[in-house]
Amino acid sequence: MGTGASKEGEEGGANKPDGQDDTPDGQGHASAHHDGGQLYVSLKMDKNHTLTADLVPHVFGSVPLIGSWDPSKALSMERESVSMWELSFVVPPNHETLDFKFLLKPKYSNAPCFVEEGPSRQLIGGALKEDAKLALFRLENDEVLEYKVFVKADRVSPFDLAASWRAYQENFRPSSVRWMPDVSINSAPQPGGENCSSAGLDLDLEHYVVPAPSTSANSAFVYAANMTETPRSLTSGSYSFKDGGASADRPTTIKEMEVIVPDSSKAFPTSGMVESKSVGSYSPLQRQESQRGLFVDRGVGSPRLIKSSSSNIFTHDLNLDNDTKNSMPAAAGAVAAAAVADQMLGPKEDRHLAIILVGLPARGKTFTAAKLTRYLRWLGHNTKHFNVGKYRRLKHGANQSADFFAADNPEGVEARNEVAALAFEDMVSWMHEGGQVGIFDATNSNKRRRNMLMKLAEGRCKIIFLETICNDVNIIERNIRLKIQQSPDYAEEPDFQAGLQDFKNRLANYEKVYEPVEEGSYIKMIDMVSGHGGQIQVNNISGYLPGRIVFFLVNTHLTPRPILLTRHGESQDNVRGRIGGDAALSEAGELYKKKLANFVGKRLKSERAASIWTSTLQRTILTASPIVGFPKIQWRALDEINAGVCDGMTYEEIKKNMPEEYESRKKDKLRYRYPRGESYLDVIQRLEPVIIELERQRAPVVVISHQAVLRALYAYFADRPLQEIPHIEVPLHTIIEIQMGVTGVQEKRYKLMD
Ligand SMILES: Nc1ncnc2c1ncn2[C@@H]1O[C@H](COP(=O)(O)OP(=O)(O)O)[C@@H](O)[C@H]1O
Ligand SMILES: O=P(O)(O)OC[C@H]1O[C@@](CO)(OP(=O)(O)O)[C@@H](O)[C@@H]1O
Repeated sequence: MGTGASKEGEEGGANKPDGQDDTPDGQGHASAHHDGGQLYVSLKMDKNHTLTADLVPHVFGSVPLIGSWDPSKALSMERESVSMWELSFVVPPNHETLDFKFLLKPKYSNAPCFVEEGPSRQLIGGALKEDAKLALFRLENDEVLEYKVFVKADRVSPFDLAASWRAYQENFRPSSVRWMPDVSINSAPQPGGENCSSAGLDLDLEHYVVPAPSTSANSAFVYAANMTETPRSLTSGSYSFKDGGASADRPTTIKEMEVIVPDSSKAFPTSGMVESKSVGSYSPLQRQESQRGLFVDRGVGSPRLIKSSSSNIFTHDLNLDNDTKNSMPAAAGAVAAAAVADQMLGPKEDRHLAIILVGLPARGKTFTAAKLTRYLRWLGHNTKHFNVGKYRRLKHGANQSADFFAADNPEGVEARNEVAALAFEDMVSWMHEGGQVGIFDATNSNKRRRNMLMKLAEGRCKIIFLETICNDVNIIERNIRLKIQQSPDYAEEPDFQAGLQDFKNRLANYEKVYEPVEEGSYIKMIDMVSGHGGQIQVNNISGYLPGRIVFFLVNTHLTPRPILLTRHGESQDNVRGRIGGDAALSEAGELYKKKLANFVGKRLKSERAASIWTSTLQRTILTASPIVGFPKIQWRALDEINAGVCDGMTYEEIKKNMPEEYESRKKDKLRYRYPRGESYLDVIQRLEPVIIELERQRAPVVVISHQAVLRALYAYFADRPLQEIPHIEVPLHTIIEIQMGVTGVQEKRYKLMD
């Protein structure tokens, strides 16, 4: 690793902040002899005073990429700061010599453009042939404009380029730290260099392991079906039930945190301070409190309330019926906008969506259902996973043999249809109490069963079949073995081989009568385990939520890899107790960045394709700076929650100077939006592309970000409810390792220093 190459113009004094030369030969010359990868070339022009006459710097030159010397096809540079202009492009390391010149083009007219004086420049192997020289432009009135020119080239793999392009489209903004390109790779450590020696990190990483909290991400250890909805139609004292003694219900915190939607048809009196009030996600406690006044709520994702002129009573300005208000997601931004649009325009049954899994046993249905549930909940959609197996075990016991599942066993067929119908009815009842998306998890493997479900859904909810198909016998064999280990069906079978044989017989019974989905709206996931080579087929899919679901599924796979989450090293603002800002690191933060680099170097020693993601704020970029050998990518979406007018204040100052804001945030930290800033719900919305990209990545990723952002990311992996997110503990100087695997996610924590 360590293939970074850079060359900077001398006249510009374009030294790296740390004064280091990270070119491979240490002489400041880019080398063209590297294996694979592409050169990410960044041309910059700096002028000390702003341009007159609206002239925009451009580049044109000898190859089609830069216009083949045709000024009309010259590439425009982008403004990076008041005086700095930048243009990046990608070329192969052994690219042909590139002759080019800068030119100034008027922004709005066809008036003449001004080509720089002197001979053309030459770029070879990402470096300028001669030392960079000033770019001089002689204007019509003989005025001469002078620019400093810098060139920088970094090697990146095609994979990282693709990632950075996606990120660029969605989130990039120019770097806020000078001389940090949006994508960069530091060179490999020099023997005896600072990175190798410093900070005294023990070789044994296990030495730093600390216990994860009880609510940690550990779905890998729990069979996903056990975590599904408790069959309410089969249980009276609903939530105390334990499935077959071998299961664990969802943690009670989830029940406590469940979305309870206030009845917005009852307008409530307030005592004056209310700006707006909205439908959303509340705990019963918060609801009571919110009615007492002193509540500034900039929450989004909800119809606004308007104050009646005659009294201090608030009413909705959207005339939504009972059913509508109940299915409004507790979300911000796009999710909320789509929900409002669907509810205003769509048929009533479309407000509830049932995703009906289809597939042979051991094809990943329950796994996929659980993952989709987690994703939709995190986005703010009220989603529940109904597993028919759980109903079957409760009604008929957990130890049914393969014969129970035979198509020529009428009692078995009847019993299975009955529990499927019960689960479906429970799901629809829940939807009418406010549930938005029900994930209905069973084999549903023939047309007859699916017809039954379609009839049950008629006029009540929209349905989409989600079929999981796997043609890889090795993966099926692995899945079957996992099933015997995990499923409560075999918990009391002491003989593994006997269990295996029984499950294979069960599978054969299903195979005899299996009919792939051809009806209705459907999504087929075919061989999607590894993340490459598989395909998704869709039929008759439209609408916001189904579209999002398809996009999510396209990007998920099961390749095991770690995701390391860490906050930046302690910042100077952290020391002063100031929120937000863009401060550099404190002394402790400086130490952490070295320890982190050491840790990453060891933990990801053999992971050549790993990448480091930071925010665009300097405390994360600086924390990443000593990490070498991996591409670093800056995401604006990873920036800390925007504290708006409170940015730079201490919590004490906010409490003193803006008591209403302080109180409001305390009451509903999830939905509270800082004036001219963001709420946690806003942060979740902007993190969605990050989650998708983390799901899509097949190599390890180190995410160096901030407290609020990491709370939101962590909640996704640990499946924590929205209401908990603003209160999740994400300590400084600690790495949370999320291991993505074939059975789910697993968490490990390393505390590198206090
Ligand atoms: N799309 C998929 N295709 C094949 N196997 C998968 C898929 N998704 C997950 N798996 C694997 O299948 C295993 C068994 O999955 P499970 O969800 O219990 O199967 P099912 O519900 O279809 O009986 C999971 O532990 C996971 O490793
Ligand atoms: O939502 P709360 O609990 O205020 O936490 C977010 C705050 O954490 C801080 C530190 O106080 O983040 P960080 O230092 O990780 O960037 C603030 O910048 C940010 O406003």
